[in-house]
Amino acid sequence: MKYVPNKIVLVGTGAVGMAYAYALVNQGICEELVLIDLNEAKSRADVLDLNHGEAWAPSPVQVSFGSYADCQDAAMVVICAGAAQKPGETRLDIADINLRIFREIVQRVQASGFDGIYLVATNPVDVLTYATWRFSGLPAEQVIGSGTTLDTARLRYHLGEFFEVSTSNVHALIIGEHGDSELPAWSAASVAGRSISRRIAADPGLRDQLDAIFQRTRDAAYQIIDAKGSTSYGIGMSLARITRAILKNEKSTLPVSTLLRGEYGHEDVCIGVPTILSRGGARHVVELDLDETEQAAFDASVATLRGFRERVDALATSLG
Ligand SMILES: NC(=O)C1=CN([C@@H]2O[C@H](COP(=O)(O)OP(=O)(O)OC[C@H]3O[C@@H](n4cnc5c(N)ncnc54)[C@H](O)[C@@H]3O)[C@@H](O)[C@H]2O)C=CC1
Ligand SMILES: CC(=O)C(=O)O
Repeated sequence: MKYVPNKIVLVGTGAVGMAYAYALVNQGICEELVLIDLNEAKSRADVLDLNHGEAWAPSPVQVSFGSYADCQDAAMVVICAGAAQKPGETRLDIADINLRIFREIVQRVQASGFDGIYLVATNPVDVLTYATWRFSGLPAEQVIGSGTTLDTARLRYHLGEFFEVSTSNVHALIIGEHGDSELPAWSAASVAGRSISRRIAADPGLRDQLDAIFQRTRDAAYQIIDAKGSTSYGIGMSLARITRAILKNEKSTLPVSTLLRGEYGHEDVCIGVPTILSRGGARHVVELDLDETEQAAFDASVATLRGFRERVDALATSLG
């Protein structure tokens, strides 16, 4: 790969894209950040606004408005462009419009000669991650979606509150579709070093309380979108966390959307699973020891996403 080590191109500078850009600059994650959006006037104003804060950033960062030619030597292209859910819509409801937008965006990125890592946030993120892989023709390791990283952060927050423990001492994951069919992997979860499944065995009443926490986690986006129109800070920080893991070659495990190739008994679908991230992208999918109920819920989540594969494949074929 020929790239500038810490250069990121961000396509889509709406609520999500700008929360991400703000997190990148504040956390000193990249050295160069190029913004692309259809709304050039607003995006150029965002560039100026961010540059005004550079004096207080932890490290120098060059932010500019650019074009697809800038992707050529970028380490990462992060896509937050497209339609967002309106109140009452599910993420899957906006698949068709965003698939058409992505076909054009990915084609333009690839025309630049880009050979870095794609990070996709636009919904439905698992479908669009699969589409980005198919449209780009890049190896699967180089195409990642935010997956259930945000859902996992939400779960950790709620569990931390419930058990009155720092979120950093909550080890719990949401896996599956970033959407209504996602599931908590309780069998692999622990809080302050104590296994959640053992706690449930010792106190069966805890199960209902944990189910309520999961439902609040799964439905959080609907609640926030009803009240303020979009979610942005949580996903912005989640994308920044994934970016840091990749650019710093951390080999950290995060539940991103990545292509399954036999793991968990499935293939040819992108879905949120714990994945070791390094400079080369998705290095390795970690297979958790799911119990029977969790595996069945995961299989159902895969089935929900499978319904979109033919549509994506047809669009990819039409690209030639
Ligand atoms: N993966 C996740 O966990 C989350 C994903 N999202 C998703 O992120 C996406 C963006 O959401 P928001 O930022 O709230 O929407 P927004 O409407 O605020 O921003 C979308 C931006 O995309 C731009 N855009 C549209 N088509 C474009 C194109 N062809 N080329 C360049 N720019 C284009 C628009 O001009 C706009 O600035 C949505 O699909 C939303 O559902 C939102 C929150 C969490
Ligand atoms: C909108 C969305 O996908 C979320 O906040 O989870």
